[in-house]
Amino acid sequence: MKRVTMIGFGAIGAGVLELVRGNPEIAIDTVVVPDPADAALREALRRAAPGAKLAAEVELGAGRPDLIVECAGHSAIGQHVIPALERGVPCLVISVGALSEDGLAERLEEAARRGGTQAQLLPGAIGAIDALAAARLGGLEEVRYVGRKPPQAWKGTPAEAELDLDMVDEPVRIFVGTAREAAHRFPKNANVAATVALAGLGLDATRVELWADPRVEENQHHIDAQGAFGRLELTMSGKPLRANPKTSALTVFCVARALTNSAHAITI
Ligand SMILES: NC(=O)C1=CN([C@@H]2O[C@H](COP(=O)(O)OP(=O)(O)OC[C@H]3O[C@@H](n4cnc5c(N)ncnc54)[C@H](OP(=O)(O)O)[C@@H]3O)[C@@H](O)[C@H]2O)C=CC1
Ligand SMILES: O=C([O-])CC(=O)C(=O)O
Repeated sequence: MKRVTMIGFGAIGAGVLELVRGNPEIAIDTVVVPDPADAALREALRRAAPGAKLAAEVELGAGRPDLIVECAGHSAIGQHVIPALERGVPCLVISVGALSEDGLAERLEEAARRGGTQAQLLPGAIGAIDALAAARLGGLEEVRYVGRKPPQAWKGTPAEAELDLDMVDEPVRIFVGTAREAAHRFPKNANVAATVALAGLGLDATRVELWADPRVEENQHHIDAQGAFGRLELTMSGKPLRANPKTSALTVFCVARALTNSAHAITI
């Protein structure tokens, strides 16, 4: 059985706990949150994972976990993931956009090397990352990513400073630029842009557009890539999570799949 520490207990974390509950191969025994004394969180965790405890930090001493799964947000990478990798604990990472911060990708890699372990960047809400990463080996000419979400999903982002999201009745392009800038400016909405970039042409050579679109009810992701392999065009419409409409439900399934795969002899 794998002893797992989960970082973050929000929409993704709660969804993952529900999916792996009762799995005999995965024991999530600690959930790391900023305020482990929060009584409501304690009660929610008691119901979601009766054997698990809340903590402010990952245990990195003798009782360190076999695996860490990050479902918290960009700040968790420097705070928890890098120290865990240095101590040899493998990590599954969902907040891939954090790697848009200058030098963070290098620090992550160096920490994993020092610890003799690996950080696995998860595809989250998007598919075809395996195809794109394979296509890169043959040479890619162009990769473009367009993300569209309903206006409400852009609340709490810099888009709010430029438009009244409650009044948007036509699609509005709220960002055009590199994947690095998108991930940096929209840390809760452009992790997919960073993932597409890291699999393909890199954070600075991948063009990104982000739209607040009242015509969509789902979180739409579109990739257009071409190169020596041929052409890839993918559109995904992800149902948003009720607990957090910025986040697509597929992200939860992706994390749960990676967790259960980590305990299986054959994986797909
Ligand atoms: N790759 C992908 O496709 C996707 C990636 N994401 C990433 O996943 C993150 C989580 O998404 P979601 O669950 O919907 O977000 P929520 O806001 O619902 O939950 C985030 C949880 O993480 C906790 N948290 C935040 N920062 C830290 C930290 N430094 N250490 C420990 N816990 C922390 C929060 O605690 P508190 O509430 O106390 O702040 C909360 O429990 C997003 O911020 C985004 O970066 C999201 C969607 C798709
Ligand atoms: O869940 C999604 O649809 C994608 C998302 O938020 C992100 O890329 O950060």
